[in-house]
Amino acid sequence: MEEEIMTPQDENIIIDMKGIYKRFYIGQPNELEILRGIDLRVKKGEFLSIVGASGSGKSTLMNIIGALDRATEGDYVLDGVQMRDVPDSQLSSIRNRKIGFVFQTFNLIPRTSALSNVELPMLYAGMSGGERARRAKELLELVEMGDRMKHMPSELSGGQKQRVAIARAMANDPAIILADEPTGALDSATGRLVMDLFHRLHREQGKTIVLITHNPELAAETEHIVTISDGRIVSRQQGGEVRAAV
Ligand SMILES: Nc1ncnc2c1ncn2[C@@H]1O[C@H](COP(=O)(O)OP(=O)(O)OP(=O)(O)O)[C@@H](O)[C@H]1O
Repeated sequence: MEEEIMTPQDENIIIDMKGIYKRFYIGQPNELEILRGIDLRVKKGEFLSIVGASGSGKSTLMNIIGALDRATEGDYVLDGVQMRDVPDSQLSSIRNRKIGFVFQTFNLIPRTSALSNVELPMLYAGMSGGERARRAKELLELVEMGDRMKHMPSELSGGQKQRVAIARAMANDPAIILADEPTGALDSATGRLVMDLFHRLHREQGKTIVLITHNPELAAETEHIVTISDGRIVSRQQGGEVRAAV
């Protein structure tokens, strides 16, 4: 395992962003400033949602939180690791260990069983075959997909695919589950089941979850709601009124 560049800080803070800017250069002299000074702190075990109009910068922020992209300017410490000091060659390894991604379109590997899909991040992390299979089965049981382990993604419904994707996101026991519109491609009843699963992982496993959503009702279920407008955080509200106690 690579040496991590640790930064002294409050160890209960998983995401610590200060003055994050993201600019895209689309040929001189054009520069698009998409994130404009984001300060965001998320504590271990928080369930937080990020909302905002289309184009406000949510996905851009998510890409930075998830180490898929880097900020142009500002400080980001992810679970004690100062991201600025992480070389490009180590980004994918940090991502694989610290972040579990859940996407709107599931992003499962086709023609690969549910079990193998869940095993994949553990394979990248260097876990032995037996241990991988054992943990993948356990995770699929956790998301109530124990009876579909051998199924290919094409043989699963949207909700079932998303449950497999959530099991995969949990594979390396990540510091954060980062979910980008995870119910966006599902009907509302199936989306409800997926949200209930996030609540369970939060409550029973103490997972830190960051949910990106257009849906204010889903956001209201989370503990904190951060609203982005035009690349800035314009409010941070308490949520958790509707479902947190389910
Ligand atoms: N690689 C890029 N190059 C140039 N502009 C970009 C790039 N990525 C994103 N943008 C621009 O940044 C802005 C914010 O995009 P982003 O995807 O973060 O918004 P969003 O809030 O997630 O929107 P949506 O809810 O529609 O997904 C958009 O105007 C988009 O065109």
